[in-house]
Amino acid sequence: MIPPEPIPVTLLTGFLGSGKTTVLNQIVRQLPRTAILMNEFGEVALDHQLLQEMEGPLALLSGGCVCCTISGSLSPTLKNLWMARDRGDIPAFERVVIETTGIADPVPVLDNLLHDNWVRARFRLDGVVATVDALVGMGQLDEHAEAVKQVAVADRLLLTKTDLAPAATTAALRERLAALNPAADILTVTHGALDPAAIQNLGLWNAATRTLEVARWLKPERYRQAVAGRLGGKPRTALHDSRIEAFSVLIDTPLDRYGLQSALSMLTAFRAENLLRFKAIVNLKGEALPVVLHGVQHVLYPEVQLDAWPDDDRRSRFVFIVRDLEPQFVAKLLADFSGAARIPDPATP
Ligand SMILES: Nc1nc2c(ncn2[C@@H]2O[C@H](COP(=O)(O)OP(=O)(O)OP(=O)(O)O)[C@@H](O)[C@H]2O)c(=O)[nH]1
Repeated sequence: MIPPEPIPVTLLTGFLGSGKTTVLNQIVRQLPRTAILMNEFGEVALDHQLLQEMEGPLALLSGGCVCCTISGSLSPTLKNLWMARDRGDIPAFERVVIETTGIADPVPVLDNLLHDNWVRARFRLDGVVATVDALVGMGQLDEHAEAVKQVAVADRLLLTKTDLAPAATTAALRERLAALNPAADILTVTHGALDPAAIQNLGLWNAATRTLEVARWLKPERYRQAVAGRLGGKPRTALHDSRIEAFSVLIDTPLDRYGLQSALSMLTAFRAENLLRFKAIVNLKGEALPVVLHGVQHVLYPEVQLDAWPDDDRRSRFVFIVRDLEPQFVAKLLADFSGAARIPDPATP
């Protein structure tokens, strides 16, 4: 049976040893009815006293959570989990947390969640949470592109091990994280102690308020603004990662739908490696209500039509996090395509 509302899925990422499992153990204790998906039981040291029964790839945890290893790719695992829930073989979990291994690229997981129709009818991505080690995170960001990507695609950052790191190191890391991903709030989590609300309702849809919360999700005011041809204003913080840019593009006039689609297709198809993330609320020519767009590299999330503008601002507002891509180029591409391209005349083939 298809549920009235898809089950929220949280993707928990973070570099090797950054504290994912420690956070997971807290989640399991505080949020009963959670299904945890992981690569292997052995790989993630979930507290053994929590493991009650194990059967095949499934384990029941005391307190009502269930644990499942990912066999092969994500979609069949989610399907099996769903079937077991439907048959009543396991407790009716209300959320899923997927723990990726330390260096896993989160993008294929997002791809899987968004492009399998069966999965999409039953599960929705709530958000991406990334743990960052306060003591060694700076070096990991310097050395590993995956660590930077994990931070860039996250909706929330959990700064771990601040008890071990000098205050100045933590402050510098916070500044760097804010520059890499301005919209993601950074929470300090020591030994995994966190309010479960910290990892829930992070996406556009807030299940707690039952509303689409565009302003909370987009936060364009935290980005410096790029305009076609030049980059306006000073960066809010010093940008150590010179190849990474986080910026917003604001466009006053309503945009041509087909032109915008072309511009975004060019970015997602030909510049996927450079496009770490974008989000937007868009005013389309001839349409009274805005649409919300969201993409990660080549993965475009389904368009969401809002039933009202969230505020008085009628401009299209885009926020981007890119690597090795000029903000001015992106701004110009959007402006040129969505202003210049004409809606095709249906009379001409
Ligand atoms: N002092 C301190 N230690 C922590 C904190 N968070 C986690 N740890 C320790 O850091 C080590 C690694 O934590 P894990 O939770 O296993 O990290 P992980 O990201 O799951 O590791 P991998 O699965 O190997 O990538 C463990 O020994 C934890 O006890 C913290 O806030 N402070």
